[in-house]
Amino acid sequence: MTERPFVFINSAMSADGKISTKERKQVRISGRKDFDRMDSLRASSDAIMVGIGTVLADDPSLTVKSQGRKLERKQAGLEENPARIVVDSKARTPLDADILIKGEGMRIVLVSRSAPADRIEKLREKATVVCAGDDEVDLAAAMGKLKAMGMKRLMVEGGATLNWGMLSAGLVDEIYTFIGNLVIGGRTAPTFVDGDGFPEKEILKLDLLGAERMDEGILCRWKVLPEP
Ligand SMILES: NC(=O)C1=CN([C@@H]2O[C@H](COP(=O)(O)OP(=O)(O)OC[C@H]3O[C@@H](n4cnc5c(N)ncnc54)[C@H](O)[C@@H]3O)[C@@H](O)[C@H]2O)C=CC1
Ligand SMILES: Nc1nc(O)c(N)c(N[C@@H]2O[C@H](COP(=O)(O)O)[C@@H](O)[C@H]2O)n1
Repeated sequence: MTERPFVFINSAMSADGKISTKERKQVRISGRKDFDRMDSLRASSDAIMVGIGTVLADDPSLTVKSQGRKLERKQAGLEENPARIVVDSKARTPLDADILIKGEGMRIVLVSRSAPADRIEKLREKATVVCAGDDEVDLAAAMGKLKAMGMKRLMVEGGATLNWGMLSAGLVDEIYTFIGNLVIGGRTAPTFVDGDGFPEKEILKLDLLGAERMDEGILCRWKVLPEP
């Protein structure tokens, strides 16, 4: 039995691979169809996870938007929204973040042992706080804990640093990349995957499962291949 959920990343990037501007300002990259596809993926997941960088930059709610999908979840005995998870080593999630206050459903903040006790206490009033790792969140250990909590299917929605953390730790099964019809530019603008980058011999290989034209861009679905 696998020790972690099935994990997939969904990301929208410009034709030059950027996921936001150099000021980390959110850009509308997806069109209507792609946002709807993303919503469907959200509704089919047990949990949706983002990094604290995304919470601080975008203040996303990560809720399911379609009334029909929310109803379907209700009819299946689920809450309207999947659990929403923030990877937040130092417990910096603002108490009025949309992810904590909008919509029903479980909230989980993944922290490390370096998180201040008073911040953890405050967050506990609004979310389940799970600790994994010493200085930063140990993502592999966190995945094990999420699986033990019943999470079988986990959607990761970025940003660039968390995508690197998950991919470099070998914790991702599939990736959806939507490539939109814009060029954002900027050497410091976040890309789909930032972090330290793989050494040449360890560059990650993918298998293309599908590609289709969507809105004014292209959607690709990739399987992450195990290291040889
Ligand atoms: N176009 C898109 O699909 C999306 C774009 N974004 C963009 O991404 C940007 C945010 O990305 P980032 O600044 O890179 O922040 P991020 O959202 O990737 O969060 C990274 C932070 O997570 C925390 N963390 C704790 N443990 C970690 C670990 N083991 N590995 C990795 N991170 C760990 C660290 O504090 C780290 O700085 C924003 O500009 C946002 O607009 C975010 C989501 C989707
Ligand atoms: N899939 C996708 N396409 C785009 O064009 C985007 N700008 C984003 N951005 C991310 O979506 C999240 C917003 O979620 P809510 O609407 O608040 O539920 C946020 O994290 C953006 O970074 N995604």
